[in-house]
Amino acid sequence: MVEILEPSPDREDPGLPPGADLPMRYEAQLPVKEGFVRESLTRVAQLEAEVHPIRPSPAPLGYRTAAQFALHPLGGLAYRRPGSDELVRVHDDPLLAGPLREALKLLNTWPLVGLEEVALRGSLLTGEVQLGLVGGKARHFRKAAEGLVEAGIAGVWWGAADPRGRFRGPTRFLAGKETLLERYGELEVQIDVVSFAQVNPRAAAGLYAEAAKLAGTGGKALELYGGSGVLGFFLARNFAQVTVTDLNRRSIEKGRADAARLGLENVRFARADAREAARFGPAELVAVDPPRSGLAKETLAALLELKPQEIVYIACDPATWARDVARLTEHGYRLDFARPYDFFPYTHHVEVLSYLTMSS
Ligand SMILES: C[S@@+](CC[C@H](N)C(=O)[O-])C[C@H]1O[C@@H](n2cnc3c(N)ncnc32)[C@H](O)[C@@H]1O
Repeated sequence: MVEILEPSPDREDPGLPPGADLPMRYEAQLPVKEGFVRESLTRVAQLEAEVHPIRPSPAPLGYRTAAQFALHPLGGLAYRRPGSDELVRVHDDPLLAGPLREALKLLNTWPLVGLEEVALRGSLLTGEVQLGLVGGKARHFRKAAEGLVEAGIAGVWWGAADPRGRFRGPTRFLAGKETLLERYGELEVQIDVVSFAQVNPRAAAGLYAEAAKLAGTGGKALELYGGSGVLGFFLARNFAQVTVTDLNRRSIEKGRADAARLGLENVRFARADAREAARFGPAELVAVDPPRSGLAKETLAALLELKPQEIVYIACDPATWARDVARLTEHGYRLDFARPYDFFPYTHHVEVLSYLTMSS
């Protein structure tokens, strides 16, 4: 956008940060997002399947429980403007959950030097916030981490700067609490700033519950890209055995500890690349929740080798999801159900829950 000549009557900007690219009344955002999913299905997958109405976020503002910031050269935290190197100072962000807004205020007064970026992860359940420091050397930040915990940050982690992505390289726990508890529906699970967790827990809880309902009951379920196994825990109520796999070591550790704490003896965890899925078969149901790039070629091949009767596919990118759904339908699967979920109000991002079955 270069200039607004005449604002739409639906235009609404509650002080959005860069990257929040849907400045509209919340009710007006929903059909737009539903449209992204419908269009992906017809244009990319060339399928005429029904798309169920989008489930709105329980809260359109104050929903985000994770955020990442660059450090502004003149001090304070900043967001990077998408598609450029420009840093925009952040004093507040209405999309962040209350505890993160408070942490942001605190960190803006703190001298943070020698770092590349910082990350926050908070809990709606406990109101606590963890801080992740990225860059430099862990030992240089131990004292500062203790000071930050005294100032009210619940726990501090450090991660090496890594070209593969944030917290993909070595990490160290520095001070305070190593994990926080968060609620997803009826489940309370551990989260931390160095591994994945859905950032809108109340919206995600609705998706996990509906995914488990679609999956129904059965013997063996396998979850790929399973993180710390929240969906696996939902599935565990109705499946005799659930195997959760993920590449991230820390996610697997947390998942194992949660399964033990929750007494879910029928959920086991394995650290593995989704490309190796075939070795975890057979399974009646396979659930996948890949990053934006969707299923790698090898993962799709492994899935076709496993040939589960049912697939739950959760996606954060409708275009790669539609591409993968098209490939699965070419190999005998039928798309029985698709529903967008809004995890990210005021942004173009939309999550999709889908369910496919082997048609023969
Ligand atoms: C969108 S998250 C979903 C996590 C989980 N289902 C949840 O809802 O919390 C994607 C997950 O895929 C994992 N991942 C990324 N690439 C992977 C790969 N090649 N093999 C296995 N897991 C991978 C990440 O570690 C991350 O936990």
